[in-house]
Order: sequence, then C-alpha cells, then structure tokens
Amino acid sequence: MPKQEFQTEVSQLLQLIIHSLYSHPEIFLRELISNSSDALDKLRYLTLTDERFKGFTFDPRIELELNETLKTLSLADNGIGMNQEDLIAHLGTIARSGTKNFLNQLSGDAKKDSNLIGQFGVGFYSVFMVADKVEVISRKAGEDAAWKWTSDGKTGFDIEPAERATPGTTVLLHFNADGEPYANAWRLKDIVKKYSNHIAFPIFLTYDKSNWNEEEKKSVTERTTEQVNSASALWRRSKSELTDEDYKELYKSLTGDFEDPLVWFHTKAEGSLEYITLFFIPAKAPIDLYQQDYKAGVKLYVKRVFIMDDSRELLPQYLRFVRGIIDSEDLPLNVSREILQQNKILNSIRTASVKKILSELKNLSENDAAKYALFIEQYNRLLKEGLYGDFANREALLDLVRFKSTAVEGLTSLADAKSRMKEGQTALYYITGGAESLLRTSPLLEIYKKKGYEVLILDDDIDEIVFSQIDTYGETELKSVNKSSTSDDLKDETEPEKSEQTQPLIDKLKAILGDRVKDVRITSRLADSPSVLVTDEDEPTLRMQQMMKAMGQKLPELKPTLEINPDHEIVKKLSGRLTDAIADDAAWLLYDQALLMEGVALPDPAAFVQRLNRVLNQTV
Ligand SMILES: Nc1ncnc2c1ncn2[C@@H]1O[C@H](COP(=O)(O)OP(=O)(O)OP(=O)(O)O)[C@@H](O)[C@H]1O
Repeated sequence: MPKQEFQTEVSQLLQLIIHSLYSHPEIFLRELISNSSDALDKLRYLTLTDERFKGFTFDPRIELELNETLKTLSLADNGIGMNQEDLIAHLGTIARSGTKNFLNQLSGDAKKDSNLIGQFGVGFYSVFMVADKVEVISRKAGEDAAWKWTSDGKTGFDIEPAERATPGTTVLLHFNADGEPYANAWRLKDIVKKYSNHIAFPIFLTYDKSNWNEEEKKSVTERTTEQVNSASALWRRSKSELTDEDYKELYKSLTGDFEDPLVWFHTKAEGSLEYITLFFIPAKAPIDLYQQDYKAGVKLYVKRVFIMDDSRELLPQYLRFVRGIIDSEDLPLNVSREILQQNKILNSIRTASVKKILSELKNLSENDAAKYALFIEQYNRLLKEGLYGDFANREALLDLVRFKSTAVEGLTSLADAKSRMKEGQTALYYITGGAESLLRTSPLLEIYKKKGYEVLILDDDIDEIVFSQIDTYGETELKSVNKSSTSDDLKDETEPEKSEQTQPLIDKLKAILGDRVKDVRITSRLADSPSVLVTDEDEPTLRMQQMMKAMGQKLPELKPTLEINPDHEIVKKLSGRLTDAIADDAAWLLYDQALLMEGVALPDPAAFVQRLNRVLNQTV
C-alpha cells in the first residue's frame, strides 16, 4: 500500500503540539498509557457484554519495554486493538468535529494558539515530540490479521500487514534527541508514578537492571520486569469494598500527612455527568492555609489519568483545607488551567462537590459532636470566609458555623440559639468589636441580660465584616447589638415620657459634644451603665474603624451616636443640675467612658484625667 498522507488538520495539530507542549514532552507517556487503558476498558466491557467475547480469557495489562542501547521504548496492551480501517481513521485523521473546528479557527500565531491547545486532547500525536519514528502494531480483538502503522510524524504514514500473536496494540517509539532522556528506566518509572499510578491496570516495565554481585565483586546487568504503578485507583472502587484503613492509607499517600484524616466523603455521580469525588479533611489545618501561596489540595483526574494537582479552581477558596480527588469521565484529558476556569463540566462538578462537602459536614455535626468539635476548632474561620464569599451556600454555612455566646459554655450553633429564643424576642442578637473579654462586659449587653436574651459573642477579627452582610438566619433576623436601630426592638411605652424629661440634658450634651457625635438620644438598651456609643446600620463599629485605619484604610469621618440611659442615677441627677459647673465635665465623662467601653483609645487622655479629677475633687 502506498504511503498515505496525513489529513491537513493532523499536520496542523502536529505542528501545534510541537510548538506548544515542548516544555512538557513527558506527557507522551501519559497519553499512550491512557489510550491503552481505554482500549483495555473497551475490551473488558466487551467481555462482559458481548456474546462473542464472553469466553475470552483476559488479563488486562500494559507492558513497557525499554531498550537503552537502541533508544527505543515499546508500550503494549492487550486491549481492543485496531484493524486497518481503525488505524487509518484514528491515527491519520481527526474525526472529532470539535477539534476540527478548533483547528480551522487557528490564527497561525503559534504563541496565541498554544494557549488554546488545552481545549482538546492532544493524544497519540504527542509521541512525535520525543520520537522521530513510531510504529504501531495492532490486532483487533475478534480478528486474525495484524497491521503495522509507521510514521515519522512529518508527512504521513505507511500501513502494512504484520504479525501479532494476540489481540492488542504495541506502540514502538524510536526516541529522537529530545526524547533520549526518556530512554532511562528510572525516569520512566517516575513519570508513570506521577501521572498514571492509579490507572486501574498494572503497568510493567522491562529493562536492564544493574545489581551488585557479591561473589564476582562487580555489578551485573539483568533483564528485569517490575510493576511500576500501584494500579489501585482506590477511589473508583465502591465504598463497600473499601476499609477505613484503605482510605487512611490513600490519604497519607496523597498528602504526605502522617496523621489520619478527620473524615472523608466518597461520592460517585452518575447521570448527565459521570465523576467520582473523594474528599478528605485533615485532622490539623494545613499550615499554609493563611498564606497567599497556599498549596491547593485536590487532584484532578480524567478517567483515572492524573491531570493536575495545583489548580485552585477545583473548589472555592474557603474550602482550601480539603484534600482529595476529583475524577471526571467527561473532561478532555488535556484540559488546561485557563480552560478549567470557564469549563462548564468542571463548574457543575465543583458546585455539586461544595454542596456534598457542606451536607456531609452537617451530617457530621448531627451525628458525631466530638468529631465536629475538632473540625470547628480547626476550620470555623474558613466557614466564615465562605459566608462572606459563597452566597449560594450561605444557609448551609450558617448551619455549620459555631459561635461563643452569653447563654452557654463553649460554642453554639445558630439553630440552637434560635431554639433558646425567649418569648417576645424577635431576633437573634450578636455583638462584635473586640476581644471576648471586652465584648462580654460591654454595656450593650445589659438590656439583653436583663431580659434573658442570648447574645452571640463574635470576637474573630473577620466577624464584623462577614456578619454585617448577613441579615437573616432562615426566617429569623440576625442583628448586631452595636447598631443604633437594634434597640428599637426593646422600646417600651414609657419612652416618650422619659424622652421629654431628658430632653434638656440631651440638648446640653449635643451642645457640649458638638461634632464628636452624630446624635444624642435616650435608649432602653442600658441597665447598669449611664451611656453607650452605637453606630449606624451600614457603618463599622468604632473598634473596627480603628482597626481599618490602623491597616492604612482611608475612612470618611464616621460619627457615632451617644445613647444615654434615662433610668440611670447619674443621668437623672445631671438632668437636675444642668447649669452647674460640673455638668460640662460630667457630659464629657459620659462620652469618654462609652468610648473606653468600646475598647477605643481616647482621643485626649490628658483632658479626660483632668475632668475625672475635677469631678472626684467634688465628691471625695
Ligand atoms: N492502544 C490503543 N488501542 C486501541 N486503540 C487506540 C490505541 N491508541 C489509540 N487508539 C485509537 O486511536 C484514537 C485516537 O487516539 P488519540 O490519543 O489521538 O485521541 P483520543 O484518545 O481519542 O483522545 P484523547 O487523547 O483526548 O483522550 C483513540 O480514540 C483510539 O480509538
């Protein structure tokens, strides 16, 4: 048969591969092994489903044979094989319309085009990065004839009859100068381990192994065959076949962690998309969690073939502590990083994976409180990051996150806090703006204590930013007690009267404090303290403002509102002595002490001390 030319698109593709993938020539082996694995999968399927192949004895395997002297590598499988038409159709043309369309759109700008190559599988043709001659000897299962396909990857290919004792395919590579480093057993083992360790079929390597011979006192070379992959693809087995030990071992080999994982979730999705996910949560949070250059923890496989382990696109950032595997049947093998970002298949897998992880965590919280407590100890803050960024899963995350509280020792869930709501309590309340000790003694809590309402103590530095965006938990309002309008819930009918009585003092305070405050008014939120400072709904608390300024953020001048307690002795007495000299000092002290209780530094400590001493002088 005369030499056949490659379809134009194949020549184009070959050029493109050589231009764009030259920095990763080693992927040729991954592609060939993946083809063999597919061929084994296909034949295995036939032996299970097709009458003609039912009696067929089948021991699926992939065999690599290295000849270091001749610089050749053969890769043989006993899979489905190809006949003459198959060889022409598969290794000479490009059948897939997607790939053809893609090639038709090529601009001819090699650099630009190379960025796009990840959109389709480069497959078999990648061998021409490392070989200047490739022979494929194949015999299709169920047929007697074998054929040899030969090509230099430049002009075209030859096909001629050949011999092969059993069905399957052998690919023989004659390495070129770029491929010579791969004529090395150590290198090959390494590549197989890296990319194909979990291919479900065993991969054997035959090579010349040097062994030290003690008697002859020299090293002797022996032809050796070794299995070089673990052939386990554990995650593709059903859960019922796997023991806890299996999962723990896989976790450790994946992560290098010496400790057992806290929990794992193993899922097989079938339907419009087929994929398997196996996620582990480390018992201890990875140390680089809060570093910018943290290492992503999920490996992407396509049909058991390792694709990448450093993509941050596989799960949202707040789940960066999750380790494990996503193995998709539907993604192309050569999916690139850029493509991953907008890939619809991956998006669906990611969305479902997040839902799965969150729902499994919910199960854990309901069924194993002790383990869930360990989880929260390590990852509560990450859940809060999720609340900030993952709007779609906000309700699920609100169920998972845990809080300190005025009502219980330790931590509580929002659901539990809700179940403890008192009669007349219309919202779930929380306080932010500083360290736990400061928050627990804040005057803002007084009325809630008096009424027996629980207040959640949000003392994490990200709490205020996160929770200022969240207004509800289910149907229940979530309110910050730091905000001015929150006390509206607590108003009683005596307020108009008290307001009238206190008005002269309020006017006086406004005149004295001037533009230090937005407003002065009475409040029903205080019990033991005379005054407190609050901020508007959409403004950060005073303490947060101070932190933001310290971090160099520019803020407009945000003034707080001073609230005073009309039932407090000092306020009552002051109302009767508005013209006394002491009234001015007392007014400032109401403001200063409210600032101090917010954990905010006084703007003029010297003036404060002088006022305090003048007032003390009158009383001691
Ligand atoms: N070892 C093999 N045994 C049987 N058929 C093979 C073998 N290698 C390749 N083929 C056939 O050649 C076709 C083309 O292979 P190639 O690697 O170029 O692309 P692919 O495997 O279809 O795509 P991708 O690389 O994106 O998975 C395969 O689809 C398969 O039909």
